[in-house]
Amino acid sequence: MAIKLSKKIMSKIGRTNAEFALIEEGDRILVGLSGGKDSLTMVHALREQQRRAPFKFEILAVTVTYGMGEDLSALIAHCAEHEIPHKIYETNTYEIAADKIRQNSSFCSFFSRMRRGALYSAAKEYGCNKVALGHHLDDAAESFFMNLIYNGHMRALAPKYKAGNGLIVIRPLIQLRERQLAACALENEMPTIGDEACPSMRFDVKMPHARASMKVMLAEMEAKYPDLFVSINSAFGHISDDTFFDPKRFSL
Ligand SMILES: Nc1ncnc2c1ncn2[C@@H]1O[C@H](COP(=O)(O)OP(=O)(O)OP(=O)(O)O)[C@@H](O)[C@H]1O
Repeated sequence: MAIKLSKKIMSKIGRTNAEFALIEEGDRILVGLSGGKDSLTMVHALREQQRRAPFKFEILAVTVTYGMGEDLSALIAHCAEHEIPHKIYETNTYEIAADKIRQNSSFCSFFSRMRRGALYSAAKEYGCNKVALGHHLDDAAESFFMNLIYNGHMRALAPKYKAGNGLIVIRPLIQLRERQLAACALENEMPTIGDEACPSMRFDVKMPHARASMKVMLAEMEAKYPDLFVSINSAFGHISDDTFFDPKRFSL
């Protein structure tokens, strides 16, 4: 079945791309493909951009495994059907994590750190200069409030940044709502894999408390202020540095 991405999704991605120069001529982009609704929509959107862009760039979808006997057959078949270059990058994260999981420590962040490391190694191995991640506006807002409330830090998720190893990380979906991506995956009958926040969810562990409560808080705020996310998106682009208390940001 041919995938159809709405004009709204493609134009938002196009605008983010233009604003932050996410994709440039000659790029070879590793697309982190977990198989969830976000990264699946992302890989199709990048394929579509590839067809439309007046310049050339390459994409390579990469799925990191954790050595948990994941069944990726539907994802592999989907990529083959849509002629998406796709590689599986095997790791033994689960084996290494086993001790941590028993001790009930922060295994979610452990999985996430290991996965990020694997994506960077894969990018180097496959000659990619950029890594695309499927974070969206809801992720950015949750991260912002998590940092504000739990860490006392004004921090969100950047559309583009340079990692310590020189790779450029891009987030093409960062101005899209999670519900738009979910609807797109559903309408196109994409073979999405699970939707848990991290693989450790499979061990009957509850979703990380902080993120879950941010989701609830934001949903309550949005019920009261329906344009909340329009404002958040705008606010993330209009920062009056010197109205805060950070001496490093003061110009006077
Ligand atoms: N196993 C994986 N292999 C490759 N990339 C991954 C993997 N897991 C996550 N990613 C990348 O990191 C991004 C953020 O991961 P996170 O776990 O926060 O999202 P997610 O809820 O799994 O998103 P998605 O709906 O795409 O699965 C994903 O959108 C994807 O680009």
